[in-house]
Amino acid sequence: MTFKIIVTYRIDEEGLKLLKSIGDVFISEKMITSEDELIKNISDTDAVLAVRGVEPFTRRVLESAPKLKIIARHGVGYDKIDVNAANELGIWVTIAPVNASTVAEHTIALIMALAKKLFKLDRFVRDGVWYKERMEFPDLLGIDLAGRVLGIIGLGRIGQEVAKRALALGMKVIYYDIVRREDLERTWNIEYRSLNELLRTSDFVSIHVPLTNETYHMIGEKELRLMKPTAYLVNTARGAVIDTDALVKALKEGWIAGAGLDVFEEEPLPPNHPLTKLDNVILTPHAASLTIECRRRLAITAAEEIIRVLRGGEPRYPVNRPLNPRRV
Ligand SMILES: NC(=O)C1=CN([C@@H]2O[C@H](COP(=O)(O)OP(=O)(O)OC[C@H]3O[C@@H](n4cnc5c(N)ncnc54)[C@H](O)[C@@H]3O)[C@@H](O)[C@H]2O)C=CC1
Ligand SMILES: O=CC(=O)O
Repeated sequence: MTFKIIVTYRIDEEGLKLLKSIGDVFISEKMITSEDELIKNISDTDAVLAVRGVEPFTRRVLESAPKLKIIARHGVGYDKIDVNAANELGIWVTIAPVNASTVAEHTIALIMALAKKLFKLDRFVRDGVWYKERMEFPDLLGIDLAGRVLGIIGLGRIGQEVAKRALALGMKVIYYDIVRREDLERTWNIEYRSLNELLRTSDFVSIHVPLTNETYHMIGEKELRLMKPTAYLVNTARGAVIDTDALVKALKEGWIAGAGLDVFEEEPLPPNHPLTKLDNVILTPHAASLTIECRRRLAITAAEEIIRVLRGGEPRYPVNRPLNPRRV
């Protein structure tokens, strides 16, 4: 039997090769962000490899695909997938938890860029302003990371990788999570704090929780006002964990010193968005896991999940367990 497999955006060739060994593969050349576009693409498909995490797999979309057996995420966030509906309809939903170290590196890169003001200094050099002048602009002086406090919100796979790297840089690490990790507190010498206490005492706050009903706008005006005016906020998780309007206000009015953002409430971020007008932020286009190596791992892992399910087996990284998975 030949299967039909939809890949919602371009992925690494190694993953495609695997998929082609089991079915006919169709790749969308542009990001699919609307339900109607998705319905048009998946109505007669057996499997979807959901690449960007922005594809809205609502109940209506899932009900329009009677042959669909698996949605394999090319990543770990599945906030755009109605997992309850997938369960009821017998569709597996899987993740590819192979991007933690890569996202952690990107997070540290954003922290470094903010601490050393790399993006501002780069602009100065291009504009012909040299070191001597830099000293006349105190807001261009960087800060040391050693001895600074990093507050991690969400000490899961990525949060832990960030913690390890921050400790190696001499930072003090505190964290907030719904799950207390006393084992890690002991072995790494890190400390648990309430969310408010973490926000009050951190020099850098880094967000690593999934987007859920509980974490939606978890960081709003009240939380931003708790942060130190010298502190930086970094978000490589999901844009909607932060109330963007409140963040723009905080950045404009100096409640916090700056922000490093890879994810946004609206993606792609519109080119004229207020965030793009601020010079105390560094922005990246939801690219934290997009290295050569990680993109390959993600494509292979997601493709292997599809193959397992289309061969009648169970996936390795399911986020649901349908009572009656659709038969192949
Ligand atoms: N920018 C990017 O390209 C990427 C973004 N992500 C985002 O990062 C998120 C985290 O990924 P992982 O670390 O792999 O997930 P994970 O599931 O390993 O860790 C999430 C942590 O958040 C905690 N948590 C959940 N709800 C919470 C709440 N209400 N309050 C406090 N803590 C809570 C969990 O207990 C867990 O420790 C993903 O869900 C995804 O949205 C992930 C990969 C790449
Ligand atoms: O945003 C990326 C993911 O892995 O989720």
